[in-house]
Amino acid sequence: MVIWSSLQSLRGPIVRTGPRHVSFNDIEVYNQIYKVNTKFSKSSDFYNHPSANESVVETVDIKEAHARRAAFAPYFSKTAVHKLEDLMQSKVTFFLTRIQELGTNINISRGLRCLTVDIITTYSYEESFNALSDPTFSPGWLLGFESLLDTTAIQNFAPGTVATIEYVLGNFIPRSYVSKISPIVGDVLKFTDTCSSAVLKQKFRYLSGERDMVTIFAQLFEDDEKRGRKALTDKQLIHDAISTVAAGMDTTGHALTYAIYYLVKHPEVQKRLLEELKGVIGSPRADVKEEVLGNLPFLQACIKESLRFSHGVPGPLPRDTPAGGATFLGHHLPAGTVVLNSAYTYHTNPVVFPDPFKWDPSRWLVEDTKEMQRYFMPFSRGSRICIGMNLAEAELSLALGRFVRRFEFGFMEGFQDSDMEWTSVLVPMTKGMLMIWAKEREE
Ligand code: HEM
Repeated sequence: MVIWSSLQSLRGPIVRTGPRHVSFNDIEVYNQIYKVNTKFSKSSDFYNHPSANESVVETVDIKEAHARRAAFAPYFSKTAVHKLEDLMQSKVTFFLTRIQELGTNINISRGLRCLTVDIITTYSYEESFNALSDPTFSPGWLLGFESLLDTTAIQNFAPGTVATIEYVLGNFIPRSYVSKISPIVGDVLKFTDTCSSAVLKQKFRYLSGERDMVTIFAQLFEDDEKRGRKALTDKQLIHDAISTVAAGMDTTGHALTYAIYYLVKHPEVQKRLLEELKGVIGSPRADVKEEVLGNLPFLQACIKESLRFSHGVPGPLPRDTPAGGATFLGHHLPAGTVVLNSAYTYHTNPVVFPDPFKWDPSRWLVEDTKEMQRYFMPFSRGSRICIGMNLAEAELSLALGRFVRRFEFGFMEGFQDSDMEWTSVLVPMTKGMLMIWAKEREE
């Protein structure tokens, strides 16, 4: 990733980064690769993580991915997400209650991930992981997930190494010894075990006759003859369970963390946002519908700018060049060439986003945002665009809007800006955690 980042900084439109790897900084090329009905498949060099390689996220075959996505898609439509309003509101209310109780020394980086996880696990298994109840927002499996991200970096450089270690330790050594041999693998297994037992427990309930579940997995436990779809295998279910939690947790959590960080750094922006929120939320604890927040221009501008800064997935989202090869910018690339495009490169383009490293929500309030929108892809685009985008957008509005309306907040002593510097392990991983205090507003 270090090498990748420094190559990015060259900012040439086309850079060969390895014997078979070519990276781009050209929006037309991006749009040809990440489009609907693309022939560029996800690259199996990269989408082959030991705990997720049979998930929808890591399905590389284009036809198979289409079918796997189709099974999930109805559960993430705008209408479906709208029906989740009560669930989301109740989790956000509990999150705010926990913030109020803690008051100080709050690890908001982890708290926000706990919020998103409790939402997605309730929707996935009808049973929340109850991460928000953890006294310091640090349940063991979350620490395990952080370790899993660390292993993602190793996976990039030495594919297969982590798989082998994890396979041997996970299958042949009792769990109590695994942590002693390798604390990192022990933590990773805590996370993956938590997800797999949740989905298998749900499958057992379903096959025992409980058919009225409204969760994203319920329709995947048996063959669907009408749609010509086979039931998922246990391995596919487990890998989907791990990857949907992972996909929905860190991305949404990071965007919210950045929003709160920059709102502390820019009190004038926070003041403007609060004024807008007061217009629709009469008192710090009053209710507000997600739809109302979704239509507040300044709140949405703050969210957009935070997504631009957290990039969604800043890693290069590798794709394989299809049979027959492809020609980009006058260069012919043979079939099998791995093409790379990072949202980071486009989100920091200085021509499109002047002063690109300035967090400035008002840049989104100009009349014509067409060019910025063209370069804005936190959720990726085309056939493999984020499935959870509508859910993520609703969570971002509710969590940020209600948090800012309810609390004054600031950095804890000892917190440093450098804690928010990040490296890319597919998602951004910050050096430290955002530690804040929060106090309920008087009016
Ligand atoms: C701010 C929040 C989010 C951002 C920025 C985001 C971003 C992304 C990006 C960039 C991708 C493409 C990854 C790739 O090509 O490898 C992706 C895929 C995906 N996301 Fe999200 N995501 C967010 C929230 C969520 C949520 C809440 C869920 C719900 C479970 C979710 C589920 C997925 C899934 C299943 C995929 C794989 C789609 C496929 O491979 O076809 N995401 N997301």
